Order: sequence, then C-alpha cells, then structure tokens
Amino acid sequence: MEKYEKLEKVGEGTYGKVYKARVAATGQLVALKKTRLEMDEEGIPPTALREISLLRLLSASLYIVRLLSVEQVTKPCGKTVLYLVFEFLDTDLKKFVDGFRKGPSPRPLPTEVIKSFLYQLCKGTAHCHAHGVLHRDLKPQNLLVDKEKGLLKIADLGLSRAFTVPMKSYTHEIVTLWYRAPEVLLGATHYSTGVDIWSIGCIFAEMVRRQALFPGDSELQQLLHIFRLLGTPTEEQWPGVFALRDWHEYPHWKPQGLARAVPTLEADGLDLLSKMIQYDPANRISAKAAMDHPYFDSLDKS
Ligand SMILES: NS(=O)(=O)c1cc(-c2nc3ccccc3s2)cs1
Repeated sequence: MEKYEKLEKVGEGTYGKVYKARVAATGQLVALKKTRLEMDEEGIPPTALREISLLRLLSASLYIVRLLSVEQVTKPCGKTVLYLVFEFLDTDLKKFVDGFRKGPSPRPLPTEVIKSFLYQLCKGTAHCHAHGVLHRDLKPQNLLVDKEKGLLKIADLGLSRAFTVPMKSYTHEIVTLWYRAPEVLLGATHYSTGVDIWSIGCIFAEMVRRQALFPGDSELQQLLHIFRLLGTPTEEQWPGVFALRDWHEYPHWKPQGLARAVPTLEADGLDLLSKMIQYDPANRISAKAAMDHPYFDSLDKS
C-alpha cells in the first residue's frame, strides 16, 4: 500500500478500520477501509466478490460514497487483506449536526439544508432499494457530508447484505439502536425496505431537533421511547404485531402526536415525517415516493 500515505483513522473505529489517506502520486484524498475478510488460498471468497461487485454497482450513484478501487495486500506474515478505496468526504452528518447544537452559538440547521440533505438521503436509499439492497444501519455517523458542495452520501454499505448488524461493532463500539425500526426491535426475521425508511424518519427529525428522536440505550428502552411518543402499537394499526417473536405485554401508552417532537417543522415536513414513522412497515412511504412529496417542492432539484 505504498501507493497511499495513511493520514489518520477516521470515526475512531465506528466503521471498522477506516483511514484518511493520500494517493502518493496525485495527492488525492481517499478513505481506506480495511476489510476483515480472511483471504483463503483460492483468493477472494465468492460472497465477498458478490459484495464488492454490488458495492461497485451501487456506488455509481452520486448519493452513495464512491468505491474507487479494491486493493489486495499480502503482508510480510503472508496474510492477505483487502482494502476498499473510497472517495473522501470531510465530515459526517453526526458531526455536522453537532456543530449546530454545540459551539458558541447553538442554532437550527437552515431549512433548505435539512430539505436538501433529506432529499439526497432518499435518493441514495431509493437507488439501493431499486437494486434490492437494504442498508439496515442508516444513522448520522454513516452519512458523509461535503459541506462546501452541500452533498450528503451514504457510506458503510458493507453491512447491507448477509451479515446481520452485530451488537458490538468491530472495535467493541456500542452499535446505536436509535434508528432501529420497531419490527427489528421486536424480533421480526423478514424485514424489508421499510427498516431504512424508519431510520430516515429518525434522521430527519434529528436534523430538525438537533437531538435524537428516540435515544434508547437498550433494546427495551428503545421500544419504550417509541411507544411513549407514538402510543403502544395495537393490532388494529399494525396487524401481526402481537405475533412478533419479542412482543410482550407493554404498558398501554396513548399517542402524544409526532408534532410534539418536532414543533418547529412546517406542515409539509410533518406530513412526510408521519409517513416515514409508521408502525406498520407496509404503511411507510417508499424512498422514491418520498422524493415526490410536496415538502420538496421548494427545493431546487437541479
Ligand atoms: N467521521 S469523520 O471523521 O468525519 C469521517 C468519516 C469518513 C468516512 N469515510 C468512509 C468511506 C467509506 C466507508 C466508511 C467511511 S467513514 C470520512 S470523514
């Protein structure tokens, strides 16, 4: 990997081993993601090949972090590791929102920024879903932002297929549950694109509030945060919920109304959010349909 000068680790292990690096020959900045893939004597396992070709296909979208190359490196000890080389963006949405929450002058994110970032997130997600790929772990930490160009791109799609999202990340970092859909928390085994739409709704509300919508610190607490705001789900509004594996008798909370959580959000925005934060995954708006919602009419979609 002498082609690259490793600069610093980014995201402190949130993403596994990802380094900011410079291409020695051109000075171009890249993100080097070291995969945990153990190479056997036959070379790259077919599952990994499929994963990588899927990544290449998906990263053709402007709204997904571009995979520039895949580098195979055999270390002196004979072990072969695979590096994924991605385009570099200077920050992620978590840090971007923190910048508006903390700092000398806490202030809301400009409405147009929220609208533009949400539109780009829906567009990138619609691209994945159109190729039958779920992300399964959308959260502000793996949405990268180019502040200058006002771009938002989905990163870390590596978790999307086959592997279930681990409880602890590679570096024993706690995997956040804040964006996890209720059907996943209730142990559904077959879930669909709706899991990503729920996450997008939580991220939308967080950009407006500058604090998480449902900040649970355990699977049970995560559910109770959701129930306390939306009301404990009923069979009427979510047919089949009582049959989910981890369903128990929960206290019966009444809906508080989503508006209470995002009092500053304009009517169109609240309407779109309420179509994303629906208990029944079948009732959630699709990423593609969301892009046509009136909330985006004031956005310059050029
Ligand atoms: N969290 S951070 O330091 O602002 C920052 C993270 C990144 C990342 N870029 C990539 C690209 C691909 C996969 C994961 C990551 S994480 C670039 S800057």
